[in-house]
This record gives sequence, C-alpha cells and structure tokens, in this order.
Amino acid sequence: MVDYVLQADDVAIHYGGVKAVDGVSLTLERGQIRGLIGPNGAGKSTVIDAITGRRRLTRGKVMLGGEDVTACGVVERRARGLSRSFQRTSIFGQMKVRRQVELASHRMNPKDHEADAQAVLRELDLLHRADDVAEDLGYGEQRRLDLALALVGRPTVLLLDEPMAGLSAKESHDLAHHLKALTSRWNVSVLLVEHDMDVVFGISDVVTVFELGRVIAQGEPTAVRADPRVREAYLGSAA
Ligand SMILES: Nc1ncnc2c1ncn2[C@@H]1O[C@H](COP(=O)(O)OP(=O)(O)OP(=O)(O)O)[C@@H](O)[C@H]1O
Repeated sequence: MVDYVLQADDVAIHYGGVKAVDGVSLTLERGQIRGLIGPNGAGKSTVIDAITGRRRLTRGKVMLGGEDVTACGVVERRARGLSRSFQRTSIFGQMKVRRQVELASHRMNPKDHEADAQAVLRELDLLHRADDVAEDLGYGEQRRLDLALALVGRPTVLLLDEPMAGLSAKESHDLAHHLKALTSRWNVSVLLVEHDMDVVFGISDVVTVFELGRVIAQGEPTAVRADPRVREAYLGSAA
C-alpha cells in the first residue's frame, strides 16, 4: 500500500450557491511534486486553502501522514508538517534575511533554530544574502526567501500558489530547480498551483487538471498533456 503524506478525500467548499470546489480527491507521495492546473476560477486556490485549514470544508476529509486533520486549524497543521508559502507577504523588508528565517524557525520550535535557519538558507542559495535586509534582495531572491520561511522546521508537505508569478524565465527556471532539489534532498512533497505550463510539466511527477471545481484529469505529465479533454478545456488545441 502506498504511504501517502497527504490525502484530500472528496473535498468540497461551497460559497452559498457557488461550488468553488466540489468533490476533489488527490494524494501526495513522499518527495512527489503534483502540479495543479486549470483555468481562472477553477478552484485551485480554494483547494490549497482547504488543505491548509484556512477554509472550512463543506464536505470531505484531509489526511496528513495518515492522520485525519480535518478538524485541525492552520497552526496545528503547520506544526504537523504542512506548510505553504505566501508570495512575499510574509517578508519583512527592513529585517535581515537570516534574522527573519531564524525568527520563523524559532516559532516552529525545532531543536536548534539557528542550525535550522542556516540549513534552509544554504538549501535556497541565500547564505550570501543572509546579512542583507530583505528589501535589498532581487525579486527572484525574495521568492526564495518566502520559500525559506515556509521551509523552517522541516515540513513534509509544501503548498505553493503561483510561486513563479512575476518572475523572469531565468528566475522561474532557477526556482523550479530549487523545488526539484528540495524534493530529493529534503524529501519534501509539493503541491504546486502554477500558470507557467513549462514549469508545471517540467518538474511535476503528476499533474491534476481542474475545471469548475472538479478534477477533469490527472496522471503523468505526458498523459495529461495528451488528454483530449484537457487540450480542449484548457491547453488549447495547439498545446
Ligand atoms: N470567498 C469567496 N466567496 C465566494 N466565491 C468565492 C470565494 N472565493 C472563491 N470564490 C469562487 O470560487 C471559484 C474558485 O476560485 P479559486 O480562486 O479557487 O480559483 P483558481 O482556480 O485558484 O483561480 P485563479 O487561477 O484565477 O487563481 C471562483 O468561481 C471564485 O469566484
């Protein structure tokens, strides 16, 4: 039997009559990257919010490491290894890079928060900027800092909502490389919502396609890309 680090089972979130997410099931294996794609409004961000505990489920269940966390709040899920990044909103511009990663780590209460922060900074190639204030970093570096803040305390699952938005092709490629390395070196599993199709199909082990709050296809990137329904609904016939 596969040992899933994350399972969402028949998850639904309705806002009055709007079925933002309506019966979505997906899994993540250890070290796996699952890309989530779909047109605007398909329900991808809502699924992320459902899994992190930010939105209450209308129906369904979320399991983390085999345990039901549906009743747990955001903080408790984070303590149990489920982390997300916030696209720079969590960064303090005036604070030095190392300081804020250490503070974030301190909140997670690892054995040694300085060592934890150091490891995260090294993994994301930010050690050379550790003594600079965050607002002096380049855009791509700030994204890596955001990722660093999500990685303190060694989470097992990382949820990323459009981490490449606004990055240049080179910066996206760079961040994708870091994500892929994280999954093999740190055994982190990643759920990746991203509009950059080259990134999604390039680094995902599996891809899930959403339309109108439901999953219309999932599987290996090549199979999903070739699926006629996906091409018609989302990628366009030229994809
Ligand atoms: N708080 C809310 N109240 C009512 N409807 C909402 C709310 N949040 C989201 N929705 C609706 O739920 C649906 C799914 O939205 P969601 O943001 O999850 O889609 P998405 O796939 O992430 O889109 P995008 O790619 O544009 O970010 C949309 O129809 C949206 O208008």
